[in-house]
Amino acid sequence: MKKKILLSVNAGSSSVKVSVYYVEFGQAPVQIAEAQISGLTSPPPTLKYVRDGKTVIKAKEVDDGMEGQRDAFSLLLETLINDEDLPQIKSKEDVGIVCHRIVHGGDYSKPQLISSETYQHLEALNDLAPLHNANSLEIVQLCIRALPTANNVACFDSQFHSTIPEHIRTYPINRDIARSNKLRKYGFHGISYAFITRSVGEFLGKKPEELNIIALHLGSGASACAIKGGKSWDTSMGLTPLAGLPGATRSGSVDPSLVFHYASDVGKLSPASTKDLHISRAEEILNKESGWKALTGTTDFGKITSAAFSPNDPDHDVMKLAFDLFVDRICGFVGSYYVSLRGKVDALVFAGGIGEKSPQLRAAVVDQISCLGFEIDEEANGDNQIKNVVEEVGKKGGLDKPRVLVVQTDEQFEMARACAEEAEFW
Ligand SMILES: Nc1ncnc2c1ncn2[C@@H]1O[C@H](COP(=O)(O)OP(=O)(O)O)[C@@H](O)[C@H]1O
Ligand SMILES: CC(=O)OP(=O)(O)O
Ligand SMILES: [Mg+2]
Repeated sequence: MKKKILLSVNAGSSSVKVSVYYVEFGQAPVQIAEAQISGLTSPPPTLKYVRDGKTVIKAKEVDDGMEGQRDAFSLLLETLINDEDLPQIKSKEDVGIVCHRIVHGGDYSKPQLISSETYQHLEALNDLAPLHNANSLEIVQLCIRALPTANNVACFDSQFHSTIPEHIRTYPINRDIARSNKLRKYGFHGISYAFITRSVGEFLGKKPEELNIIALHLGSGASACAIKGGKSWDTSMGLTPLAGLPGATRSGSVDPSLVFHYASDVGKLSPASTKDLHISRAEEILNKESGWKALTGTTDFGKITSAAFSPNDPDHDVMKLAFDLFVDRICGFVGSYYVSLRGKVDALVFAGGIGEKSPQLRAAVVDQISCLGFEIDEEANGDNQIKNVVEEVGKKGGLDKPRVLVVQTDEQFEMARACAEEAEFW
């Protein structure tokens, strides 16, 4: 089979990232370009564009009126097609495969070629990932129209977690209702966790089946995952990406009764609902009007961190509260997973926008869990940008000392790799 150009599209809750690869069937994809728009929840959004490993656009502010992920994707596609120095995509017909990160994949246990039937199945899951699935499907539709010769493939965040054992994925509720309404823990950020598992295995020289790690994907949405023998054993998100850790606009886990004491009529459909997405006021409050935005007024954890560490900053107290709260919730999961993995943990891994860029957050978490043997290496943790895919930021000790690592996770690469291996998508 000949080489193809593949676009890998990752629509997160605050960003859209598109990577372009040369792919040959069964081979590792070779990246040609990467374009991303970030800061969709803290305007103005910014565009970054890298071609052949060189930065072409560093952080250009783009239109404030950008409506969301679909508009961001349109601009990214335009940027790629109009770039005269990117001869691999001269016209839309040059794109052979587009793979899409779909956060909630229900019971799908492998990537799917998007037919009208798969599309309908995915549409039915929109309400279970209200910040993600409908946006991603809008991008799928745009690609079907704009790139008519390409195959569209759906890759799922939930897939990696299909190995979570029954006693962990089951909610203690009526079993018949749970079964008929498919109410269970699904888990998300799985494309990232698959990338992390392989990269850390290679770094530590361990086969996946020998690898036990606690991984933290801390971005606009944040989650923790206990990985046992290279497979997901437990994760902090649940039926939807709301459970577990707080995020940019998400509360994370709270007492489920809280919402009824927060506002009246929370069970009613929000006026913001659309024909593709039905969202109650309660879900809207917990998904879109909570988290860092509600506590501090910003969704930018970089700003929160810097004010939390500047005692003279006028917002110091509230920013420190948000920072300390995040550290507390993260350590709660690390402690619980450490026990759940029976203390057999090779490494604690930080990834995602915050995990990769906040040495202060890493240091604070590792300090709080030092009783488990984790120890930060201040110099390695530093505040320099992480350069390699995997970097060690913990102190090395004997064989029993668990490591502390940072992984520059790459969901686009992970999806491209899966597509390159599946003949059906060619
Ligand atoms: N220097 C920084 N320090 C701490 N957090 C940062 C820094 N730069 C960016 N971030 C955080 O990273 C988040 C984006 O993470 P990312 O994983 O790219 O998001 P998404 O969930 O949209 O995929 C931003 O919302 C911001 O809070
Ligand atoms: C699942 C999820 O929350 O994804 P993101 O962090 O990209 O918004
Ligand atoms: Mg993300």
